[in-house]
Amino acid sequence: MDGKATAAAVRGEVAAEVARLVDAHGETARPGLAVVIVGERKDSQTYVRAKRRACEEVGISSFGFELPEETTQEALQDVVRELNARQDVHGILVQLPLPEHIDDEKVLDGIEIGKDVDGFHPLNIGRLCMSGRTPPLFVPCTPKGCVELMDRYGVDVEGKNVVVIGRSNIVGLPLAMLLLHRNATVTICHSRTRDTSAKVKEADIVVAACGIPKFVDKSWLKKDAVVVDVGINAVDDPSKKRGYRLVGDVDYEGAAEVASFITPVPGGVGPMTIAMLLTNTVEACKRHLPAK
Ligand SMILES: Nc1nc2c(c(=O)[nH]1)N[C@@H](CN(C=O)c1ccc(C(=O)N[C@@H](CCC(=O)O)C(=O)O)cc1)CN2
Repeated sequence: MDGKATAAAVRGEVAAEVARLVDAHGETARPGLAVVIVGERKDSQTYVRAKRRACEEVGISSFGFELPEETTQEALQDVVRELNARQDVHGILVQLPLPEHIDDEKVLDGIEIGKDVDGFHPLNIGRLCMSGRTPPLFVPCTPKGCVELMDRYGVDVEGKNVVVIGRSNIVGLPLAMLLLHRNATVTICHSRTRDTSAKVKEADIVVAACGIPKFVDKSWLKKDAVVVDVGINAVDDPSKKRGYRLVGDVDYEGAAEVASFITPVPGGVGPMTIAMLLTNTVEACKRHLPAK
């Protein structure tokens, strides 16, 4: 499943929708995203740049806040409070991870839920975990991107055995919930699971989100399983210009021989994460507009 091409298609749709909104309602209907980064982590800087570039490409206004590593908890929460109050900011994103001295829970909980385009606020995650009640205002971008990718490739999850490897609050847990709501039979494996390979061998769909390079081996996979690889791990490679290359949580070469569908790394789930951030930002903006 080609995440790069699919994300480009989504970006095209978002660009058309932004143009339609501005045409129908004027400049105040242009979606705006605030992107906050604290510190100088190279990977985070890369992701933030990619997010801002994607916004520009589709006509979403992006407002960047690059704060120094030594930013205090209070100062960061003040920035979030100011962004909550701004009319031109429909979505707020605080890039993770934050420096050690910052309590990210307090920061994320301070984002107004209607602007929580990352979907990390406990109310949004909590609502996602319950069915038959008020739905979340936003679904976290990586899980949403995995489901969107499967949808666009015609992968039906209903009644299927799905194994999600990883139980993080931002990927594994919300993705398991999304799949459960689509009537999949979901097993979550984690660091204390006794025999992950045995569970994976039963799976029609495997989602690897554990952050361990090439954790899932070809020998674990059922023939024609669908494999979604969320891992983005940098491994040293002096032959590369950057000195490293990216690998997923799945041994791609081997797994591709067995799987019916598989996402590569790079070019799989990563680009979908950014595309879903754009769709969430447009949704946030549209909630303030009269229907047209
Ligand atoms: N506030 C958030 N922080 C973080 C999130 C998030 O969704 N919200 N997710 C990850 C990082 N992330 C987005 O921020 C992210 C990671 C990777 C990619 C991506 O497109 N990767 C490319 C490869 C990029 C490269 O070459 O370096 C790919 O997989 O093809 C997008 C977004 C943690 N933090």
